[in-house]
This record gives sequence, structure tokens and C-alpha cells, in this order.
Amino acid sequence: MSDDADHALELLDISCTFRSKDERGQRYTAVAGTSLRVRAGEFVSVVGPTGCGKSTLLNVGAGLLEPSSGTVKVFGQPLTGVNARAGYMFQTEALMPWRSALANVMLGLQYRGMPDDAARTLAEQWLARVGLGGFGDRYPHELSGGMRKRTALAQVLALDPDIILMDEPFSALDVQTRQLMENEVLELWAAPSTGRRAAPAPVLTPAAGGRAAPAGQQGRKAVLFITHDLDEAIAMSDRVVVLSAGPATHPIGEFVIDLARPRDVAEVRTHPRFVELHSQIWSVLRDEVLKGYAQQLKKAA
Ligand SMILES: Nc1ncnc2c1ncn2[C@@H]1O[C@H](COP(=O)(O)OP(=O)(O)OP(=O)(O)O)[C@@H](O)[C@H]1O
Repeated sequence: MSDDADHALELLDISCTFRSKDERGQRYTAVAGTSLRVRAGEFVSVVGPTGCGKSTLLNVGAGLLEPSSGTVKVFGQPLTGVNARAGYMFQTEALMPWRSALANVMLGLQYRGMPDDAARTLAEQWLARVGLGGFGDRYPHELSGGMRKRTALAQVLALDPDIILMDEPFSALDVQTRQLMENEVLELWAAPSTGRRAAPAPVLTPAAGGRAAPAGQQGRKAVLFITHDLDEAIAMSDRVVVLSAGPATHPIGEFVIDLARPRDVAEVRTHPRFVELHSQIWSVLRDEVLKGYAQQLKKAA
């Protein structure tokens, strides 16, 4: 296998320039000369100040936004159009309010041509796996915020993507629900890939706390996770990439998170190595956050 193909996703020398929202006729370079690689099975988080260009980079990786310059490769192949090997989980709700939880999870499978009966069976299995067995007939407005996130997670995982792109998926949740969801994501990520037709296992319960045995690197999905929250990034990831404040955002630091797995996201925060990594990363991030904040204030003035 070539070195390129060991990487699930490669953003190579990416720049993104937009028509400025603030100054008519001006261009705004959000991202400049950014390279970011995620190996197959690797969990990488990207942190950076508000408005620096995190979502822009994720959209480029998803094939939803064409960069002004640079190349995107997926398993070594140049990406053209939408990234069909990736599933995408947004910050905002993406469930269709007029469809039940089950029908929402079935939708992507049906769209890919799976017969209704098979799609229903697989969607039911995935809802059970994210702790929503028996809730399939509920509509989004009948579910709590955490349950809606679980539904969205089932929706993405049912498609069995090789790459998962997550843009602050849990930022709207309360702290406790958020930590449960983070542990569940880690547990699902660590479990061996079951393939689209196999019965998913194990069943998750929110109380389980994400302590499943690790499955090894093989079969794991590559994850690119965008967050504002440094604690969340360290607790979940194999590697954390720090972006500079905009304009012309680019990586200014990269940290390997050598904390043992499986991890409980709440417990790991008290580990001395976590505290050490937090302090190292924060020393790089702090000034950028202050710059980003000053820019926000200037825009608001
Ligand atoms: N389509 C667009 N047209 C013009 N400007 C854009 C466009 N998309 C993004 N931008 C600008 O690019 C910059 C980066 O935006 P982006 O949403 O990627 O940042 P972010 O780091 O994800 O933000 P946040 O932390 O608030 O989620 C911002 O200044 C934004 O206003």
C-alpha cells in the first residue's frame, strides 16, 4: 500500500478565499496554505479560535466546498465532487422534522438504493446501538437534544463511512449529556467495523460510560473532529491540530495525545498527562483565541 493510501484524508496546501462579507468588493482569505492529514483509523481534532476557518476546512474535506487552491485526497485519490467515503455530522440539527427517528436513519440508506425492508432493519439496529431502541417512531420534536444527536449519529454510522467529519456535534448539549455522547462516540469508534449488512453490536446504554475494550486500529474509521473545546479535543483524540486566528488561518501546532485507551472523557481530565498536554496546547492556542476574540469585537463595533 502506498504511503498516500494510508491516509484516509489529506488536505494539501489548501487556501480558501471568499468575497468579503464585511467589505464590499474585497476578498477575504479564510484559510491559507494549510495541510492536514488523517490516517485511516485515526481520530484527529482541530481546535482554533472562533471564526478562524475550522468549518471551511471540514467542508473542503467533505467535498462540499472547492478550495481556491490546493488538493484533497481520499485514500490517496484526488477528490472530485462530494466525498462519498465520508459521513458528516453538523453542529446544527440535520434531522427532517416530518420524519420519525427511524425514517430519518433509513433515509440515507434508501437514497443509496437499499430496499426499504433492509434499510428498516439496519436503521433499527443502529438506533438500538446508540441507545434508542424503541424510540424509532418518535419524531425529532418528541426527542431530547441528546436523543436527536444519537439519531443523527445513527444516521451517519448506518452508512458505514470510512471517514467521519464532525463539526462541533455536541456543542448545544448540556455538559453531562455531552460527556455521555463523547464516550459513546469513542466506544462506537473503537468497536470493529461491522460492515453495512452485519448486525451491529454491542448495544450501548448511556450509563455504560464508554469503557468498551479497544478493537485495535483495524476497522476503525478515520475521524476529523472540529471543536472549540480543548478538553474535548484532548479527551477524544489521537492528535490535536491547533489553527491560528484568521485571516489566512493555518496550523501552528500539532500534538500527539499519548493517553491510554479506552478513555472515559470525564475521568481522563484528572490524569496528570492530560493536565500537562492541556497546558502545552493552551500555551499555543491562548494568543490565537485572544486575537480571534479581538476580531469578533471589532466586527461587532
Ligand atoms: N461562503 C463564505 N463567504 C464569505 N465568507 C465566508 C464564507 N464561509 C466562511 N467565511 C468566512 O471565513 C471565516 C472562517 O469561517 P468558518 O465558519 O470556517 O470558521 P470557524 O472556525 O468554523 O468558525 P466557528 O468557530 O465560529 O464555528 C469567517 O470569517 C467566515 O466569515
